[in-house]
Order: sequence, then structure tokens, then C-alpha cells
Amino acid sequence: MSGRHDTAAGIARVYRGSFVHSTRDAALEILNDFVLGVDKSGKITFIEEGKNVDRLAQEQGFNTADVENLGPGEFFMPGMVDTHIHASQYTYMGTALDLPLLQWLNTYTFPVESRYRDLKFARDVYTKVVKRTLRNGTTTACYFATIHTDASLLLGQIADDLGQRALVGKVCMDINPMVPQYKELLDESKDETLRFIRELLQKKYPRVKPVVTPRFAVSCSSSLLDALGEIARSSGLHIQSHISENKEEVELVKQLFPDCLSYTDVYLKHGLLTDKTVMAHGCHLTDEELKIFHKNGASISHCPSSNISDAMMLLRCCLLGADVAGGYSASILDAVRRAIDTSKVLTIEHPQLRPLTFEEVFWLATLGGSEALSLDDRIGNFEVGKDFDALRVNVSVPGGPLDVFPEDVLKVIVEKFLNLGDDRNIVEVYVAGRKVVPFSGKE
Ligand SMILES: O=c1[nH]c(=O)c2nc[nH]c2[nH]1
Ligand SMILES: [Zn+2]
Repeated sequence: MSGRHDTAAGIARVYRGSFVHSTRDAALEILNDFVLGVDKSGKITFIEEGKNVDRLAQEQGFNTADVENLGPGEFFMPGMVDTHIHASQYTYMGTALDLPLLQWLNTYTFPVESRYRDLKFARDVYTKVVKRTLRNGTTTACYFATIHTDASLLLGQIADDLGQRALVGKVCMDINPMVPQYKELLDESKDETLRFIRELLQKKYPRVKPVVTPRFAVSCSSSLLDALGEIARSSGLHIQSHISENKEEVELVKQLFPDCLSYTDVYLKHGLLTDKTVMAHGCHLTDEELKIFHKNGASISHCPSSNISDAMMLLRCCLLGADVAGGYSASILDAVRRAIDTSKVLTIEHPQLRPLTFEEVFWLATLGGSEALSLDDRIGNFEVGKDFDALRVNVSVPGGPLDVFPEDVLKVIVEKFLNLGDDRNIVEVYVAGRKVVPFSGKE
């Protein structure tokens, strides 16, 4: 492949080496010895075969001596997109994995989320989760915060400071019978959502935006869902929530919304199922409901690290989320692996299905995630004109988690990285051309 476009911004950096990414036609495209230019605004200005470097240097006005050559064992891949993660649950990630959803929320989640009125606590946790996810290659995250507006604004500020691209949701919920101190009044939830959106947009962060966030139908009244649907419609913002994660939850929603045909119908009737909607889980959606998702252009974020006990989804049509802390890891690489495992188990029950390939999960973690968040015009792969959101991967780091052998071609090396690699291999992370990992030390 090749391509370039002229830019007024001027070339900032040029890299030469191997690049791997997804395209509209191929889940995995391998580009051996290519050269990629990034302009001062962080956009990709050209990506062409390495043999063209002298001509490109002349045309684009850079010095070939300034080209940064990737070393042995290195390649660039697009930054990964986490379509569903609870920043506020990071403190207990890796623990509290023993209860079904509704008990888990009441026992662990709501008491912890109540603590975010304390901004000092919020700053500490949110700084840690943004750093941890960045180090693990998440360049874009779609976050749930808590019901607290100021702490949610702080999460936006921290993502911007550290350079992560983020959608941030102030959680809305006006029903919580088991932990009544952790909920809002109807008007408060509406007003605070409007304040959150207004104040976050006023900051003019280039890559951090608000997302309308009803927690799920169990904890929102019909009036609140209506109000949030209207806010999303008038603002044109993204929407995120949860759907059909667990059978008890699905039954409860049937009782709470007897006039709705299904769980999906609840969100549809309240204006919350749009082409900018990302619903987490969807383990028990029926074929009819999936059709409604498709018709409305809404996405499902499959969270294999947290859904293993509820259902295993065939997720060729879904996207990946870490779902901290229901999910035990902040790394999308773990979601990738669990998704493959899950799909293999499914084929035992349904032999007509075939397991996901590593190329398919690579797409899910990068270009697919960007499509789910309607950001594929800006990120997701190394197309000219997109932002340079990228991971510099080195599979040969000393003391690293995997070994490569002379016969390993790049495709095999990428597969090894997806299945065995970790943050030790992610030696640099870029968002819109800015190097955000390693941290600059000021953070
Ligand atoms: O995995 C989940 N985590 C949550 O915080 C949540 N809230 C509603 N439904 C949920 N599912
Ligand atoms: Zn969730």
C-alpha cells in the first residue's frame, strides 16, 4: 500500500521499519520496510515503501539522517481501543470476582464508587488507571466514572494531561434500593449530566469528550432514561450503558419495564440506541434484539474477562472491553486472549462455528474498536490523514515474556505478541503523534 498527502503542518517525525495494521479489506496487513511520516499536528502524512525514502525526503522536506529506524524485533501497530472500562473500579481490580452481577454491585461496587466525592482519592485512582492502561497500549478508552460530576471532570483532565484519548461518562442512576446512599435524585442526575457535559466541553480538550452514561436500566427510572435520551439527541454525543449481562438482571428489567418488548426495546424506546451507542456485555441478547442493534448502528462491547461466568459470546460482531473491575485486567491484550479462548469453547457446543483468529482479534482491538466509537475517521489504523496513535512494540526486550527465532516471520511475531506479550514489549506509545509512554516524569 502507499499514500501521502501534502500538509501545511510540516513533518515532525519519520519512522522506517515494519508496520502492521487492519484495513477495510484485511484484518491484518503486514508492511515490511515501510516509511511513515507524522506531521506537527500528529497526523500521518505518508506511508510508503522504504525504497522511496529519498524521493519522500525531497518532496516532504525532511532529512533522511533524521529518519528513525526501528530496531530488530520492533514494529509499529495502531494503539488499542478499550470500548468499556470502569476507571472508578480500578482499586479492586483482580479481586472481588466471586459474586454474580447484582450482588457484586451491592457488595463491592457501590460502596467503592461512593468514595469518589473525595477528589483526592479520585485523583490518585484515576491517575493510576490512566497510566496503567496507557502503559498497556490503550490509546483510547471509553470510561465509566461515578455519579460525582467533579470527580468525573477530573478523570477527563487526567486523561488529557497524560495524553490518552478518552470518552468519559459521569454515571447516572436514580434507583438503588440496596445501597441508597449511592444514587441521585432525578433532577439532580439530569442537571449534573448537563453540567458535566458543559464543563468538559468548555475545557476544549482535543481528545477527551463526554459520553452520556445511564448505568443500566435496573438503576434508572423511565423518566431519567427519557431525559438522557433527549440530552444525547440534542448534544449529538455518544451513549454508553450495560445490557443483558446476566439472566437475573434481564428478568428484573422485564419486571421493571413491562411495556417494553425486550431489554433492547427499553433503550430503543428511550432514545438511547443510536449509531453512537456502545452497550457493554449483551450476553443474553436474542437474535431479534441483535437485529435491532444492527438496524440502529449500535455497538456491543464484549468483555470476555468479566463475562465468562454469565455467557460466552460469539463476538465477530462485537468489540472488546476490559470491563475493569468485573474484568480482572486493564490490558486489552488479556481481553484479546480471553476472546479467543471463549470462542474456542463455543465451538465445542456449536461445531458449525469457527474460533476467532488472531487477525480478527487484532482488528477488534484496533480498527474495530475505533469503528464502535465512531472514531474510525481519526484513528484505528495507519491511513494517511489519521492521527498517529501507535504502539512501538519490541518483542526482543531483555527479560521480556516471549522468545523469537530466526524463522519467525513478522506475522508469527505479531501473533506471539498478541498471545504472549505485555507492557514490557510496548516500549513507546503515541497518541496523535505525542509520545505518552514512557512518561515524561512530570506526571
Ligand atoms: O460489569 C458491570 N459493571 C458495572 O459496574 C455495572 N453496572 C451495571 N451493570 C454492570 N456491569
Ligand atoms: Zn461495565
